Order: sequence, then C-alpha cells, then structure tokens
Amino acid sequence: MVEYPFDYDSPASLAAFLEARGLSMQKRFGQNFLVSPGVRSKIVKLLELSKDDHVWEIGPGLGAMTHMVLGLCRNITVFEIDRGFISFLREHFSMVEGFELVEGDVMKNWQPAYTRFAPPSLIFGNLPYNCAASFIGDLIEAGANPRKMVFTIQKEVAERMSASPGTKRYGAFSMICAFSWDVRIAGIIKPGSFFPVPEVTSAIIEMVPHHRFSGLSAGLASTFAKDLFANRRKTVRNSLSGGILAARLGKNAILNAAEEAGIGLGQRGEEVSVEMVAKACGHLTDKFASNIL
Ligand SMILES: C[S@@+](CC[C@H](N)C(=O)[O-])C[C@H]1O[C@@H](n2cnc3c(N)ncnc32)[C@H](O)[C@@H]1O
Repeated sequence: MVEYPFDYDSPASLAAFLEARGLSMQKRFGQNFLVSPGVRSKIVKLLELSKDDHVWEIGPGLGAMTHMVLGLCRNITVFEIDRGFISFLREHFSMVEGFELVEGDVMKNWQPAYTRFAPPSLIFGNLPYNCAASFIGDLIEAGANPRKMVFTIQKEVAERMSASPGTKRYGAFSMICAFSWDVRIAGIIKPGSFFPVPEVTSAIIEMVPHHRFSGLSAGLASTFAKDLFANRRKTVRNSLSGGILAARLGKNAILNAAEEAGIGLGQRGEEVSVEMVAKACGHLTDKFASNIL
C-alpha cells in the first residue's frame, strides 16, 4: 500500500486537517467525504482488485481511497474538479507510478479519456449527489464496459437503479441499467459516516455487466424505456403512441412490436419487464438503424 500522509477517521479529524491546510469543502461540488475507514475498506474490497486492473476513481477528494487502491492494481486514473484537492493529490501522488489525474469536470472529461487511454477495467467513486445519476446514465448509454462499477450514491437513486417490475421505484432508469448490468445494493451508509453530514442516506451499488441482450441497441432500448415511463399513469398504448419512437418510426410499428413481444397495451409501464422491452426492440432494430442514418 502506498504511504499516505493522513488517515482521517472522524468528522473532527477531517475538519482539523482541512483547516490546517487551508482547504475547505464546497457545497456546489457535492463534497461529503467518507470519514468511516470501515466503509472505505468495504468499497475497496468490493472492487476485487487484481494486479492487471486499470481503475478509474471519480471524485477522489483527498485520495483516502486512492491510496488504498494504488499498489493493488496496474494503474489508477482519478477525475477531480476541486483546485484545492487537485493540488493535494498532485503533491502526494503524482510521483507514484501508475497514477494519473484528470483535472476538471468528469462529465466533460470521461469520454475523451476513455478513447485516449486504454478503457478502465473498474470504475468506482463516492459520487457527488448532483451528477451521480446522469454520470452513470452516460456511462451506460455510451456502452462503457468495465468488468465492474462500484458507486456510493443517494439511496433513493440506488433503489431506482436496482428496482424490479411492479415496485414503486421501477422506472426508465431501472430498465436502462438492467439492459446491460446486474445492479445490486451492496450496503447502506448512514449520513453520519460522511463529513459534512448530508441530508440523505446513501447506498453502495455494485454493477456487473451481463450479456443477456447482446445485439440490443442501447439508444433504441433507452428511448423505448423513456417513452414507456414518460407518464406513469398512462397505459402502454398511450405512452408509446405519444413517444419519441412513435414520432420517428410510426405509431403502428411501435405498438405492433410491443404486442409481438408480449407487452399488454392496456398495462402500465411498471408492469413491463426488461426482457419484453428487449424483445420489442429486437423487432425494431432495422427500422431504427435506417432511421438514424
Ligand atoms: C462525495 S465527495 C467524495 C470524496 C472522497 N472520494 C470521499 O469518498 O471521501 C465527491 C468528490 O467529487 C468531486 N467532484 C464533484 N463534482 C465533480 C465533477 N463534476 N467532476 C470531477 N469531480 C467532481 C468533489 O470535489 C469531491 O472530491
């Protein structure tokens, strides 16, 4: 393990450290740092690191988890936006072999980094609440394919991502995740494990790719899912008829594909399984491909 200058384990020790260094937390960057060493270890353990891994960490902050990962894998690329933490990370990690820092907004920087360097085998991070869902959604829709992703996010978002049909949280985001990932809540983290203490409870999600729907167009499937849940009170018939796909490919084509896949047009979106949507998309793939060319 790489030597680390400071292992904070309580809100008080983190606050004192920040003050001594002239660093401060910025609300706009969703900075709620994990102060529980036990939770940090649990997250790193979930990664099941191997020497060949190329790891991405999103929002390392002071690098408390970065230093646990360095040395256990081939290299780690971290994405950080805060200037103060960037200087701290540079000071303590830049001389370590295998460490790479991408400065700035991860929402803008991850795709160029993905194509410029070898794609990561693992992605993890205690994500800022304000961009967690959109960042994960972007990774999925762009077809990023690490062997695992582990994120700390708001519990409510984690529940949406891992929800099953027929449950309150099941929606377009659950489907978009389930087309290519098995998502499981690996732990719940109380607000008191962070500093500053957030207003919400968090969860660790573990995402492992599956290939049950290989050949499925991510763009088509996610548009279908969003159309289906555009208005939760509407029937499948009404949701799909007024959706983006119906406007582009024709209402009848969408409704026929749904029926052929076994989707009842009188059902609500929350009763429709991911398997059914994947099947319906299978009937629409050629039409969709020729429509977007
Ligand atoms: C919830 S804190 C996690 C800090 C640390 N990893 C931990 O677990 O204690 C989120 C981190 O993401 C960084 N961050 C916020 N928005 C970002 C963005 N758009 N791009 C890159 N980093 C960002 C913050 O500066 C902060 O370091």
